[in-house]
Amino acid sequence: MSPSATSPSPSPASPSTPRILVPEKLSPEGLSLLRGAGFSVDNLTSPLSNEDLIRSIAEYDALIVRSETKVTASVLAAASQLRVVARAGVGVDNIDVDAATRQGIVVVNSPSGNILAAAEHTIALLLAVARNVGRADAGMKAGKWERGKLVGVEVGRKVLGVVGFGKVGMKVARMAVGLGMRVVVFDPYASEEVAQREGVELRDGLPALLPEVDFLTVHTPLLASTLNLLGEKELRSMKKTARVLNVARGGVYNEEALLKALDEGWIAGAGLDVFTSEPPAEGSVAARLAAHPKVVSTPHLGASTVEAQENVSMDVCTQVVEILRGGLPTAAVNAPLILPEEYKRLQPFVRLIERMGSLYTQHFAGGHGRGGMLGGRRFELVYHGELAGISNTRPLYAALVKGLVSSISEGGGRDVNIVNATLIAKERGLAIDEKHVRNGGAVPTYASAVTLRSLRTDEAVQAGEQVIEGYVSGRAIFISKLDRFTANFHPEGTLLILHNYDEPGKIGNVGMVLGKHGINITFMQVASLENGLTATATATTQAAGTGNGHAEKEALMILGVAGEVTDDVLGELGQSEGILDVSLLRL
Ligand SMILES: NC(=O)c1ccc[n+]([C@@H]2O[C@H](COP(=O)([O-])OP(=O)(O)OC[C@H]3O[C@@H](n4cnc5c(N)ncnc54)[C@H](O)[C@@H]3O)[C@@H](O)[C@H]2O)c1
Ligand SMILES: O=C(O)[C@H](O)COP(=O)(O)O
Repeated sequence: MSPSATSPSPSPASPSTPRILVPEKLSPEGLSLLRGAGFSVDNLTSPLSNEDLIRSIAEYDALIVRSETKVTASVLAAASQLRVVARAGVGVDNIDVDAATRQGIVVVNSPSGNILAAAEHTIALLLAVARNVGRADAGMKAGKWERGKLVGVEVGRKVLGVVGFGKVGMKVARMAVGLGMRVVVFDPYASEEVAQREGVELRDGLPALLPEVDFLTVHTPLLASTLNLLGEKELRSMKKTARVLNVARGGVYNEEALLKALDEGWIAGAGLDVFTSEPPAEGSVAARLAAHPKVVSTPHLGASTVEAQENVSMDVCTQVVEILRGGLPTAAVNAPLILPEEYKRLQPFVRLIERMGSLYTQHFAGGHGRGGMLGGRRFELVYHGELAGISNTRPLYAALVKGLVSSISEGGGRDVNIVNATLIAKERGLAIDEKHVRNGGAVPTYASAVTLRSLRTDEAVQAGEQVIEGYVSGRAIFISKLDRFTANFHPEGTLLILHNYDEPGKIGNVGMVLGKHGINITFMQVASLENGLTATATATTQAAGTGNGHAEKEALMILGVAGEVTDDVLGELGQSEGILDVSLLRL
């Protein structure tokens, strides 16, 4: 597509090629990576309006933004196939992360790609404010030579207050120490040990820090708790000669209070890179601050270096490629971190547990069309053997939620993933406990096995318990137990599970019904109560009775079938002699 400043034009890519929208300027290294990976990329030269973004987002699988695009809940609601929102930078305050989480959309960022750039820009503003660099430059360009009016102050031997001692704050502190400044820090999460190592002094709050500083710099994210962190009361408590800096986010200083502080001389100056509205709306307080003679202002340039832009571009584009190929991000804001090798190892269990969940809903809880009676039950997912040693079982938990709701939710559970599984479980009233049984336990036969147990919440101990057990061999998945019946089958395709009296002739009767309706049996197993598998037959032929079984007791017949199993077929099977119950499963 040709770059356009307004809206994306139709992509020439084939319909199956994932599409990525980049409505802001992004370093070309990342874009080449995306295109080289075979994705279709629409990179616009300037941000889209909210309306245009809402109009076009439905066609995209990934969205990559910087700070100018507002990824609101309405944008995300229109994003029917979006899998990832990537922020080519640190701050995600322009993205509705909660809404993305609810929709199972991964949000990733570049947590450290522009940290050095932001810290250096802070130091640039510190010195520019101290030495009136902005006004001096403007004067020179206007043909003035104003030496007398522009006498500055030194920063060496002065006190710098740092609020927010995270990645940027710590780098700024180091640089300031290098400039010969004494650095005092307030961050509720900073440790004394780190402060000592960095040669800074910790303060236990703003009231203790503000009156002593000559310069103040903030490096917190913009959160409800940091909005207007520095207001009138705080600014009034500072020295009249103090100068303040903001390379974090507009709004951490209350802009009206800051304007008043500068106008009325409570403080001496400010260096501002960020504003509550960007670019500042005409006539706004932000615009008046940017134009103020005591302010050195820059248009959100903290991360705007060639190096930082290459870093963040590569960071997020690498993650987007990974996610669109079914892999994992390295810096997800709303998903737990899991190492790629661990993820790969869990994959067969993810498939197994998803099928176990789906099997549960369809076999035990009513399944298709009956609303899925999952409520009033508590689930236990028990990991045995080697699997019990895995600490990050988040993908397994998500797989169970996906499986349980797959046959009873509109999208077939496709929208359930590692990002939103807990939220969806909560919304559906699913209580799921995970247990790790390293040695022994109920399933000792396999190196790694899983038990899904469902218990009624209103009954004590094991009353009303339903059990499914499964295991993985190589990368193939098997069900080894269904309630009281020992089995061994692949949970795949269309299955019929018939609960019957274990007497001769049952298989023949069932085969006849299926044969009559032109339904092929692809495999068949009889699972018994006591001796495990009592009969196994594999067939791709037209169903025919094979007559096998034990006279007493109950058994389960598990049949893989090909052909349309209608309600009539199920009715006939249910009417067959000795059949107690029939369920149809689509796995
Ligand atoms: N201007 C730019 O171009 C630019 C570039 C990079 C980063 N940033 C912004 O800089 C800010 C800091 O980025 P970072 O990567 O260092 O983040 P970070 O998460 O590493 O650090 C933030 C720190 O703030 C602390 N904090 C939170 N609430 C606080 C409070 N009420 N009082 C004191 N400290 C508090 C946290 O404990 C944390 O240590 C972010 O807002 C980011 O968006 C701006
Ligand atoms: O949070 C950030 O990473 C910075 O504010 C950079 O924003 P930008 O990508 O719009 O320059």
